[in-house]
Amino acid sequence: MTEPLRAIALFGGTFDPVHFGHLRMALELREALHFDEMRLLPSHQPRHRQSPGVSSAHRRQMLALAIGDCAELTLDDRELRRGGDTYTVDTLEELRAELGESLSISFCMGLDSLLTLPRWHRWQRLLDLAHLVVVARPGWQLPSQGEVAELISSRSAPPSDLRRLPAGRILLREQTPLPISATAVRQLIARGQSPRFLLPDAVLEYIEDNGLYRTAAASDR
Ligand SMILES: Nc1ncnc2c1ncn2[C@@H]1O[C@H](COP(=O)(O)OP(=O)(O)OP(=O)(O)O)[C@@H](O)[C@H]1O
Ligand SMILES: O=C(O)c1ccc[n+]([C@@H]2O[C@H](COP(=O)([O-])O)[C@@H](O)[C@H]2O)c1
Repeated sequence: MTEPLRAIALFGGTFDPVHFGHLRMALELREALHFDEMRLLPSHQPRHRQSPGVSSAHRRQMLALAIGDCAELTLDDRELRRGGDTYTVDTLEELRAELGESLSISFCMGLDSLLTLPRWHRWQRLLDLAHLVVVARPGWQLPSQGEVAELISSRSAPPSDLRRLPAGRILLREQTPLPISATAVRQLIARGQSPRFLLPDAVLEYIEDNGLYRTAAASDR
């Protein structure tokens, strides 16, 4: 039998701000799929949505506080350092150049993100570079037809493929559903209500100390 590949996972997001939906998803995926690393990957300037409500530096700091001393999760801030518009395909090409062809890379996302895949920059290249691990998200359904449905039927694979192949498969997973969104967190703060228990206390403290998300403009992204 061949040795399993070393496998790293990336979990990309705007993290505006990071919340327990993100953190549980990342931790459960790392444990369930035995990734050697699970890197949280904040995007700098996503083109597909409005600019984040707060700066990259604040989002980076909130992630660092959220991860704290959790050894299972790490922060990869390459997209913030690269600056400019953020495209996942650029990040994956950079990582492939850095880490080589034989390592397995999985890009993790919620189902809402997968549904937008055909609008991502050079999306057809993504599966040459990485696997996609997709987690169900309350309120979102798998499509029954169209490009994403076809992609799922041609690329779906068992978990063992993530360590057997470097890229190219899609794994769909059901996990603890946590109906939390960063939009809801921002809206609560803008209305003067508490988002406590939706995100780590250290992140909430940082938001309060820095007066983040207090205006409707910052919350309505
Ligand atoms: N509660 C959740 N359960 C499962 N996946 C989630 C959850 N929240 C976010 N995700 C996934 O995490 C990734 C990054 O999400 P993002 O940072 O945009 O958070 P968000 O809560 O969706 O933010 P916003 O409300 O601002 O759109 C996306 O792939 C998204 O699908
Ligand atoms: O590369 C793209 O065109 C692209 C389009 C939409 C989303 N993404 C990535 O998908 C991840 C989740 O996006 P979001 O908007 O839910 O934070 C994040 O890492 C984004 O950079 C990437």
